[in-house]
Amino acid sequence: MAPVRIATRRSALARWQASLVGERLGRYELVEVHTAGDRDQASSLAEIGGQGVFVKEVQAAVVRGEADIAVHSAKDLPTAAGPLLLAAVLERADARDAIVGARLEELAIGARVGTSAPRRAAQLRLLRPDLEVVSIRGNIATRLGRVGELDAIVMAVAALERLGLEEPPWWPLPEEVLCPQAGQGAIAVECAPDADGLIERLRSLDDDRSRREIEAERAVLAAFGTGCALPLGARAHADGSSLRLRAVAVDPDGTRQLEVEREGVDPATLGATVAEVLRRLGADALVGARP
Ligand SMILES: NCc1[nH]cc(CCC(=O)O)c1CC(=O)O
Repeated sequence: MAPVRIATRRSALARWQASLVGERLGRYELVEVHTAGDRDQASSLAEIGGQGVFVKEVQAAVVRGEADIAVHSAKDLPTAAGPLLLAAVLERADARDAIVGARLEELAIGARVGTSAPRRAAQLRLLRPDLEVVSIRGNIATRLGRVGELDAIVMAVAALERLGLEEPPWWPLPEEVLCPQAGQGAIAVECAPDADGLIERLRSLDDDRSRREIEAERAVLAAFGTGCALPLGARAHADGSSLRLRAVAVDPDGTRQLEVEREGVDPATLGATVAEVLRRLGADALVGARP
């Protein structure tokens, strides 16, 4: 059988994730796509094109027939339907965020903590109003390189684990302390909607429990029409046929947080319900309010 051509971003994390999928499939080759988000490190993601900036160019390689499948971090995948079919969600890794460089409790008053995600920044400000939250961007290595100049940074546990990074030291933050982004820790595999045969091969990589969790989480985001640009977190836990979903919406200033937790069976319905409750509590005004 011909090797499966896998479209991926060029970052070390993206290539690691694409290779994991490739190894599960047998023979594969990586088709590396240099995305605008990777090229332009100076601008904020909102300036470059916001949610989906990393994903669209990778998808386009499959649409053009240069690759057979696209592999993404599930949390980078826009909630609006794209050109491809989400054929598999791999068994999820640790969904939590980590603090790198120093434990949260160890940080002195006024310590400088780096993150680029509004969700992380807002939750950090809420937890520790004394901290100075500094905006950082770039690939994992670039961000880790800021530790020292900054007292700590926050990034996904999954990224640190996949790249085998133990230095600088890091500690996972409990989900109740920092609610993860919808889809965090999960890898999504897409192909053309008419790729018969390939769809079945990809389905064999799908982990039903992880898929249901991220479906519920993404349904919360979808209801707000948003992605990583707004301070919203969502984390579901599947247990047998039931799901427990918790979502938080934080004012970007970190002065107020709304929190909802519900159980359900159907992921999409549960996500929509949680979003509706958040909304009734005033989440639109909260997350939309730019400082
Ligand atoms: N937006 C960048 C991004 N997309 C996915 C991950 C981590 C891996 C994952 O969550 O699966 C990261 C880095 C980070 O959040 O620190």
